[in-house]
Amino acid sequence: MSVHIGAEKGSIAETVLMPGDPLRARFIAEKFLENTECYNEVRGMYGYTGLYKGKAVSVQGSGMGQASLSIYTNELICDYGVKNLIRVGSCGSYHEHVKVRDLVIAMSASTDSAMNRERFNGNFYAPTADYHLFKTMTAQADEMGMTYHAGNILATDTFYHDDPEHWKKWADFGVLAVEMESAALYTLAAKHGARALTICTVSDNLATGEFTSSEERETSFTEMMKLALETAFKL
Ligand SMILES: O=P(O)(O)O[C@H]1O[C@H](CO)[C@@H](O)[C@H]1O
Ligand SMILES: O=c1cc[nH]c(=O)[nH]1
Repeated sequence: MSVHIGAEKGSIAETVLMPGDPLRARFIAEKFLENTECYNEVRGMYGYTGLYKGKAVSVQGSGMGQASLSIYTNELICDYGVKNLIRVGSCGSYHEHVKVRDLVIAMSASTDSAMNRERFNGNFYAPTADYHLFKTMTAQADEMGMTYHAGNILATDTFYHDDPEHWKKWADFGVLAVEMESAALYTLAAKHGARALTICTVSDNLATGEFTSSEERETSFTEMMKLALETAFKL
């Protein structure tokens, strides 16, 4: 047991898929894994371990935002020895050509959070995806004939910004899309010698106003789920 995960030692696999939404975690476990066991229900933040093509993989909800994800990431790595963390999230696109349902693989994660400013005494750390995971996932996507966007995303602390135009500055500097966890994920993985990568499905587009329903975000982003699982299988 750790503070927020009620699992026995050894019951979480070396590779963990991490959606923000715990119900997306349940969906992935039920749809894609065999011999599945739920190892965590603490706070409703479901965690499961099962077999994907015979290989053990876990799926753990992270909750929304860097504060929540940081708790689970710390405990997964430090208390359960997790080595590979693949966030399977949703994101808001900043560009017309990055369309709803497209895949975005985050090479790096900018942030408006004070978390790393405080951690690095006012200096600017560059949270970066693990290259081995990135290479494995993009090669797998090519093999499966899937297209994707790869680049910088924004991990924001604020879903509802006061200024409705705030996102345009990030878009002007090439940021592809916004979500709320990856800067913390990449920073903590680097600190603890683990590997991390984020893949997101575009759930809404700030440039066009298009969006998906909460049910679609929970259950329909299966292309991303399959790609993340195939990547986990290859590790
Ligand atoms: O769908 P998930 O994985 O939760 O990701 C995105 O959705 C949430 C906001 O609606 C934030 O957690 C953001 O990062
Ligand atoms: O954080 C997020 C996730 C999806 N869409 C957004 O606009 N923001």
